[in-house]
Amino acid sequence: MAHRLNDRQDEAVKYVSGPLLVLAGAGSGKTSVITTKIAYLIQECGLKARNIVAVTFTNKAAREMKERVGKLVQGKASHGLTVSTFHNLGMNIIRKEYKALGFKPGFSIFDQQDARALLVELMHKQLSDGEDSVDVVQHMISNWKNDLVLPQQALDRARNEEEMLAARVYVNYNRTLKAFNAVDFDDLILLPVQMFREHQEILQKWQNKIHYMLVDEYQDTNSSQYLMVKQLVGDRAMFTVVGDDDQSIYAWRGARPENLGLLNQDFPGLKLVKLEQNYRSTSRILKAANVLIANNPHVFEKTLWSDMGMGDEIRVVRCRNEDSESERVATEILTHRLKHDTSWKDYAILYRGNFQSRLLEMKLQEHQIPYHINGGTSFFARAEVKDMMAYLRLLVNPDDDNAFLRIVNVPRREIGASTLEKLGTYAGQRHISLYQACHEMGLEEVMDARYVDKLRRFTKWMDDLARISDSEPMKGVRLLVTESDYENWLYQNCSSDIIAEKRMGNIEFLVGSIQQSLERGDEDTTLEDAITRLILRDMMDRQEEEEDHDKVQLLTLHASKGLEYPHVFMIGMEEELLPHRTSIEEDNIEEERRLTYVGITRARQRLVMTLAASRRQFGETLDTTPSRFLDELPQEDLVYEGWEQRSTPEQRHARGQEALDDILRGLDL
Ligand SMILES: Nc1ncnc2c1ncn2[C@@H]1O[C@H](COP(=O)(O)OP(=O)(O)OP(=O)(O)O)[C@@H](O)[C@H]1O
Ligand SMILES: [Mg+2]
Repeated sequence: MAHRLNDRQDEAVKYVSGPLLVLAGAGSGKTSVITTKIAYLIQECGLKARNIVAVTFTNKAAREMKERVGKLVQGKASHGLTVSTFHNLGMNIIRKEYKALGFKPGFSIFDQQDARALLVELMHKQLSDGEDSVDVVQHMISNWKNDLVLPQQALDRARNEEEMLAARVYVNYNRTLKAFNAVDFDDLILLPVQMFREHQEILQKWQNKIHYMLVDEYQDTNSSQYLMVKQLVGDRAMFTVVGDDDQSIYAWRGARPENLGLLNQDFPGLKLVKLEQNYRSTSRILKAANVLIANNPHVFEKTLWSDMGMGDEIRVVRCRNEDSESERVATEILTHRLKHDTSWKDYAILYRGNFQSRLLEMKLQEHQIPYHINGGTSFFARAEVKDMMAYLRLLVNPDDDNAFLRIVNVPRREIGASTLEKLGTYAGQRHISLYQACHEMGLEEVMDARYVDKLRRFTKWMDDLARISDSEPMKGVRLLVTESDYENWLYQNCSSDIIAEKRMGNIEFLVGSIQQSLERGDEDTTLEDAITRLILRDMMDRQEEEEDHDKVQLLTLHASKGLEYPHVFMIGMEEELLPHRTSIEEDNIEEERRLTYVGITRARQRLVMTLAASRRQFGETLDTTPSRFLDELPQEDLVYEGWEQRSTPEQRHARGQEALDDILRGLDL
C-alpha cells in the first residue's frame, strides 16, 4: 500500500489474539485496516488464504477489496480467499449444504419481483382493493426473516388481524417456495443460520474452515447476519469487525447499530480500537460532517480530524427548478474538468431517490458527458433478459413454477390461460410442480389431449436441452436460444427492427456472461452455479461490466457508502427529498441525517450542494423548502449562490417570531 499505517491502525492490524472491534468515523481507514490485515494474516501469521473470510456490504465493495488485497499479496498466496457479501456467503453455504436443508440441486433464487409476484398470487383473494397490501406483507415477511422469526412463531405472536393475515401468507409463501425448490433473498441468511442451529456437525465443519473472519460496515448488519457471524466464529472468536454507528443507514432493512454494543456482551474479551484521523477529506468538509452529525444522539463518542488542509468552502447552489439544477451540475463538471484537467471518474453526483437521476441523465447526454448509473434500470430488469433467465432457471430447476409460467407461452405455443389454470389446479392438488404435472398420465382426464400434447412437446424439448447441458452446458444454452425461436418472436413483437436487434444483443450478452462464468470458475463450476451467480449478481449490484471506465458516477446516497471521490455533488437538498417525506412523517430524521453524513464524507476535495427553488410534482410546480440539514451545517464554511438573500437560522427564527407577534397583536389579546 502506498501509505504507512498510523499507530492505531497498526495496532488494529496486528492484534490477533482475540476478537476486535474497530470503531471509527468516515474515512479513517477502517476498510484499509481490513485489507492490510488480510495480507498480514497471510504473510506474517501463516494463515492460508482459504481459511480467511471477509464480508462487506456490496459486490462493488467486495470487488474493490479483492483488488486491494491482490496488490498486497502477490501470486498464489491469495488464492481461495473469500471476500463476499453476506448474501453471497449465505448462498455458497446453501449451495454446499442444500441436502441438509431439504433442497434439490439447482435451487432458484427469487428476487424481489419474483417474490412479489408469488405473493400476489397467494393473496389474490384478499386483494379486492389493490395491491398495496402485498407490499406491506412482503415487508413484514422480510422483517420476520431478518429477525429469525419462523412462520409458526409469526402465527403464535400475531397480535392483530393484520399480523395474523400476514403470518398466514408467510406460512403459505414459505411452503410454496420450498415446493418451487426456491429461496428468497432473506433466506440466503436465514437458512444457513437455522441450519447451523440444528446441525452442530455442519456448523463445526464451517468453523473449522474459517480461521479468521473480518466484517466491514458492521453497523449495517441485521440480527440474522449478526448471528451468522457469531455462529461462524464460534468460541474461538477470531475476528475483526469495523464500523461507524454514524453511518448506519439500513434500519429499514432491519440493521441494528446496537449490534455494535451487543458484541461487547457476547464477547467479553472484545478489544476496542478507535481511529481518529481522517485521510480522505479537507478539514472543512470534515468539520461540516462532524457539526451535522453532532445533532444526533450518540452511542459512542468519537472525534475525527484531518490534516488535509482547510480546503475550499462548501458551495450551496440554489437553482430555479430541477431542469436548471441538472443543467448546472452538468456544465459545472464540464468546465471544471477542462480547467483542472481532471478525469470524469473524479466526479460523483449523489441523490436520495433513484428517480432523481432521470433528468440528470438527459442533461449529461446532451453535453456528451460519459456517466455510469449505479443501480439504475438494470440489465436484468429488461423483459427479454428476464425471459431468457426464466428459460435458464427452468433448465436447471424444472420445479421453478414462476419461470415456467413466464415463458411456457413465450414465444407463443398456443398454451393459453385456461390450459395453465387446469394444469395449476392439477399440480396444486398433488403438491407437485407444473413441470412435473405435465409428465403425469392423469392430465388427460382434466384437459383436451390436444393441449396435453402441446405441454408435453414443450417439456420434452426442455428435457432434451437439460440432458445436453449436463455434458455440454454452453451447447445447451445456445440451442435453447436458437430452438426457442425467440429472435423471430422479438422481430415480430418489437415496434422496430432496431429495438429487436438491441434486445437480441442483450440476450447475446447474457449468454456471453454465462460462458465467461463457466470458464472463469473452478473446474467443477456447473451451469447451475453460473446461473445462480448471475441471479445473485443481478440482485446485489445492478451494475454494468464497464463501470470502472472513466465516467461520471451517479449514485444514491445509500449506494455511496464506503466510496470516495475528489468532487462530489449532492443534489436535491430540499425538505421532503432529504430528509425524505416518509422519514419526516415517521419522525425518522436521525437516519436521514446519517445518510447526509455519509454523503458529505464521500468528498475528498470539493463538495457542492444544490437545490431547486421549485419542482414539478404530480403535474404541478411547487415551491420547495431548503433542507433543514443546510441550517445545521457550520454557516461560516458555506458559500450560498443563487439565493436572493440567504438569512441565518436566527434571522429566520426572528422573522417567524415577528410574524407570530403580528398575528397575536391582530388577535388583540
Ligand atoms: N495511514 C494512512 N495514510 C494515508 N492514507 C490513508 C491511511 N489510511 C487510510 N488512508 C486512505 O484514506 C482513505 C479512506 O480510507 P478507508 O476507505 O479505508 O476509510 P473508511 O474508514 O473505511 O471510510 P468509510 O467510513 O467511508 O468506509 C483512503 O483513500 C485510504 O487509502
Ligand atoms: Mg470503509
